[in-house]
Amino acid sequence: MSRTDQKKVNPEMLVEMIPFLRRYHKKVILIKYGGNAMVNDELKKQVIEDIVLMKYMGMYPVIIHGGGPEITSMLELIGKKSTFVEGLRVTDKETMIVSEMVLSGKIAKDLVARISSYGIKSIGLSGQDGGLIVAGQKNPELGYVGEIKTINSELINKLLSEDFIPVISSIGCDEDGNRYNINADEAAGKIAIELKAPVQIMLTNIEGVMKSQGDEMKVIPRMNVNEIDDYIEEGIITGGMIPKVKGCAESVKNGVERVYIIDGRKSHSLLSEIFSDLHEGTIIYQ
Ligand SMILES: Nc1ncnc2c1ncn2[C@@H]1O[C@H](COP(=O)(O)OP(=O)(O)O)[C@@H](O)[C@H]1O
Ligand SMILES: CC(=O)N[C@@H](CCC(=O)OP(=O)(O)O)C(=O)O
Repeated sequence: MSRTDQKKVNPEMLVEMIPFLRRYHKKVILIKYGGNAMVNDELKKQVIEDIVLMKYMGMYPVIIHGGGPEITSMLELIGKKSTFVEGLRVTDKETMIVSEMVLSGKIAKDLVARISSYGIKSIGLSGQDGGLIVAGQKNPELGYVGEIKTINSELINKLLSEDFIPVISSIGCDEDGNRYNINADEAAGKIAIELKAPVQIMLTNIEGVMKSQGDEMKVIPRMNVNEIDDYIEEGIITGGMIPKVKGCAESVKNGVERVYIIDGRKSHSLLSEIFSDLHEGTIIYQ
């Protein structure tokens, strides 16, 4: 590349970042990377670039990833149909094995490899590693769906102090070695609380929590935790959005200052969110 081909950095833009860098310096930023936001390779690259940049700028990003659509596709390949109850996948033994393979074996490894390629240390952990997520059965009707009991935040903090970006798969384990499939949104909330993360960002495949206004669907920019149950009862919030908003509500009730649901399909949506007070998605507050 010749000197004239090189793009100039805009110093004014960098200076404008100072208040945000100050706000988030050495702070844990919990990022939930939903399976539906893993749309294509270019977008995945941009999400990883944003996270790597946060790390180089002195923040402590922690990733908890999903992968629901990939689990569904893999199950279809072996002739198994998926059933969901209020956004949770009914999980028999075979579904459990496939979920673990896809989440820990495929998606986490891919994310770790991508992060490492930028010179940042990253480590993939499933909830069973180092007692990271201790869980029990949520409801016998859902099979091996887990309810989180404890999070080993000490392990995550140790990794952060050694400059790793942890990439966590939402698999839990009980004292007898039984593994459970945990909704990644639920896990995100619990981990954010335990790490005392000031910020939790949920990357999904929609602009935010939507509500119809006349003929149009519009983003609800701010949603109070007390409104959530009404939205669910009225059928405004359905499917996968139910565990998402419930998890976000738990976070804000338990000390997380800002929880955002944002559109992971937009280019560099994470950086836009962190470095601006103009939020485009939904903020959940208490
Ligand atoms: N009120 C709502 N606003 C936005 N999305 C909603 C709403 N109700 C249901 N949904 C559905 O929830 C989906 C997001 O949840 P989910 O598919 O589990 O995402 P992810 O894979 O990111 O966790 C949206 O794509 C949409 O289909
Ligand atoms: C119990 C349960 O529903 N587990 C989820 C775990 C993955 C997940 O949550 O992925 P997304 O964030 O992409 O939806 C599942 O099996 O789909």
